[in-house]
Amino acid sequence: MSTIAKAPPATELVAFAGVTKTYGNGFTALAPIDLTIGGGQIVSIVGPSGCGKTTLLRMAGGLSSPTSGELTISSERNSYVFQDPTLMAWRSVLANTELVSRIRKVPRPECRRRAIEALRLVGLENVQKSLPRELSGGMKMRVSLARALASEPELMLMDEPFAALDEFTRDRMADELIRLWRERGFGALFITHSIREAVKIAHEIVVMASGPGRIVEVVRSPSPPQADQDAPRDADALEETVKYIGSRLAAA
Ligand SMILES: Nc1ncnc2c1ncn2[C@@H]1O[C@H](COP(=O)(O)OP(=O)(O)OP(=O)(O)O)[C@@H](O)[C@H]1O
Repeated sequence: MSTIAKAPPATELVAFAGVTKTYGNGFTALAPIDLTIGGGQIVSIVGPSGCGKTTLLRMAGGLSSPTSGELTISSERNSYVFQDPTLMAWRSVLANTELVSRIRKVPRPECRRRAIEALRLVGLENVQKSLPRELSGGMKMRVSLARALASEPELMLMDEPFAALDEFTRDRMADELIRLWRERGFGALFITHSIREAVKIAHEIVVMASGPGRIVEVVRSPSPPQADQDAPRDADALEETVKYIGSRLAAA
């Protein structure tokens, strides 16, 4: 038996309590999961291919039901960002950015205002009229982020969003995400295959293993992103965490 409760807004955006997932073909993707995603917290997930990261993210977004356990979803507005920016080729950057708010029936002038503000936040206010094919991979990902932000999410669900970018751009996008988090204060669930990226962007890092998919440990960052951009981060402590998580994954 499983339950999905729709709770009033709270500091907890999503809470998994003993949540499992067995697909229709009988395959158990997730053994009981206990995890909380707090408001305004970036939670990253690392683990081997097939350990159930996307399954967990989809359940957090209410796109898939648990097989058993209790899943409480309190976030009112979710936005998704995937590896593929999925921009509409024939629509301008501005029209693409407005899209999610338009679908959600936000009044047109408000859609426009939010989209322009989101494009300003990601530094693309000067290419509003461009078409996606005129943009670099990094710029397309920025449009995808702007589109997500324009719907003013409480929770960003991000499935390997920077995986297709070159290393340099990818690293800059991680900084960009932290900057956007400071501006907007959203909560985020962020899947990545890069331990370093997971540690850089997150307040908490969920370490998963497979056979069956499960959480091995939730590691609190010793030096997480701070609201104050001038607050220094402890590079040595973060590097230690990268090594620690690497050893946990190797042993799992
Ligand atoms: N609809 C489905 N029906 C049956 N099995 C599924 C379904 N979706 C996913 N699975 C299986 O569940 C397991 C977990 O899949 P999931 O996509 O959540 O893993 P992941 O950790 O995100 O993988 P990757 O890192 O490769 O993206 C995999 O073995 C996958 O084959």
